Amino acid sequence: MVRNVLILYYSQFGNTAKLASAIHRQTGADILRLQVPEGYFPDDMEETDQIFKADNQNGRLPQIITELPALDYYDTILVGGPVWDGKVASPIISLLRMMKDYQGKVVPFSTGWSDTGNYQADFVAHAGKLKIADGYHVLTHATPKYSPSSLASWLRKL
Ligand SMILES: Cc1cc2nc3c(=O)[nH]c(=O)nc-3n(C[C@H](O)[C@H](O)[C@H](O)COP(=O)(O)O)c2cc1C
Repeated sequence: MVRNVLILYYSQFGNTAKLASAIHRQTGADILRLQVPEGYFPDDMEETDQIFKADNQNGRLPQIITELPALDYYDTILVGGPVWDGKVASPIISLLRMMKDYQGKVVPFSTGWSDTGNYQADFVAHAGKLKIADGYHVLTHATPKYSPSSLASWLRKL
C-alpha cells in the first residue's frame, strides 16, 4: 500500500490486537489501539456481555478515551474489533460516530470465536455516510481462519 493508511482497533482480550499487528506488519500503516475507561468492561466475557446488552437496551455507548489523530490525513482507515453477539462491539460503534465526517475509505476487520454473525452488515448499518469496503473477518475456533496469505490477498484488493 502506498497510500496513507491508519489502523484503529479495539481489543478486549488480545485477538484483534494480534490481527491488527499482522496487518501493521504487512502494510507498514500507522496503528492505534483504542481504549475505553478502565473497568468499563470487566475482564470476563459473560459479564461484558451483560453490560453490552444493558447498554444496547438503554441506548448507551462506551466512551473512547484515546485521542484520535487527524483522520483526514489518511486515505484509508482500517477499523478492527471483536464480534459481540454476532454484531459490532460497542466501542467500534462509538468510534464510527467519532468518524462520521471522514471522507476516505473505511475498511472493517474483526475477530470472533466461532460465528461472525452479521458483522459486516451491522458495521455498514452503523456507518452512516462513511464509505465502507469489504472487510476481513476471521474466527479463532472455526473458519474462516486467519492466515498470512489470506490476509495478504485481502490487503491487495484494498
Ligand atoms: C460480549 C461478547 C460477545 C461475544 N459474541 C461473540 C459472537 O457472537 N460470536 C463469536 O464468534 N464470538 C463472540 N465473542 C468472542 C469474541 O468475539 C472473540 O473472542 C474475539 O476474538 C475477541 O477479540 P479480542 O480478543 O480482540 O477482544 C464474544 C465475546 C464477548 C466479550
